[in-house]
Amino acid sequence: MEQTEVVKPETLDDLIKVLHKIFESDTINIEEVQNIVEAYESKPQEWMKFAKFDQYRYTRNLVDEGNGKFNLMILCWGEGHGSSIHDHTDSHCFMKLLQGQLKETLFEWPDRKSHGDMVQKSQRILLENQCAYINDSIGLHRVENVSHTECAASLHLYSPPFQYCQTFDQRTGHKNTVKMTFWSRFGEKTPFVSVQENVFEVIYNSNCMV
Ligand SMILES: N[C@@H](CS(=O)O)C(=O)O
Ligand SMILES: [Fe+2]
Repeated sequence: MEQTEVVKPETLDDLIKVLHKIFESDTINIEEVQNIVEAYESKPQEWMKFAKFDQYRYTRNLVDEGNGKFNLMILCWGEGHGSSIHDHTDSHCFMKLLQGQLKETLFEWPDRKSHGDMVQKSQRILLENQCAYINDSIGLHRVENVSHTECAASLHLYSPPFQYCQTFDQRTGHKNTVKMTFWSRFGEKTPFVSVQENVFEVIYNSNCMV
C-alpha cells in the first residue's frame, strides 16, 4: 500500500493538512494514521480555542470536517467524566491524548444468549500524546477521566464521519441508538445545546437484547 512519508507534524494545522492528504485515498493505512497523529506533540495554545468544558459531562467539539472523509474533534473531560459503553458505527476511531490521562475499558459485543454483565476484555491508561485505535471488530469501549483533580482533552478522528451510535447497559447488554451532539463547532458554541442535553441523546430504545 502506498504510504505517505511519516513527517512529524509541527502544529495542529500541519496535522490537519497531512490528514486531508492521507484521506484523499480510498484505502487508509491504520498504522500510518496512528503514527502521524501520535507524532504531533500536543501544544495547548494550538487547540485551546476548541476546548470547551462543561461542568456535568464530557463535551464534543468539532475541529474539522475532513472534506467529508473524516470528522476531527476535541473531547473535553472534566474530573470524573466518562462515556457510556458504545460502538463506533463501522468507522475507524483514532483517539489521541492532548492533555491528562484517560482510562479505556474494552468490552465484548453482547450476544443473544448472554444475560447479565457485559464481558470486559481489557483496560488501559492512555497517556499524553498516545494515539489509540478502535473499530467495531475490536469491540466496544468506555472512556473515563478517573482523575479527581485533573481535566483531560483528547483528539478524535472518525472515518467515515457518523452521527449515530449504539450505547450499551453494562449490567444487561441492552442497547440504545443515540444521536451524538457537538458542544461547539469550529470554536463556536453550538446554539440550543443546553446543559440538560446528553452527549448521547437516546433516539431509539430497542428494549431487547442485541
Ligand atoms: N466515541 C465517543 C468518545 S469515546 O468515549 O471514545 C464519542 O465520539 O463521543
Ligand atoms: Fe469511543
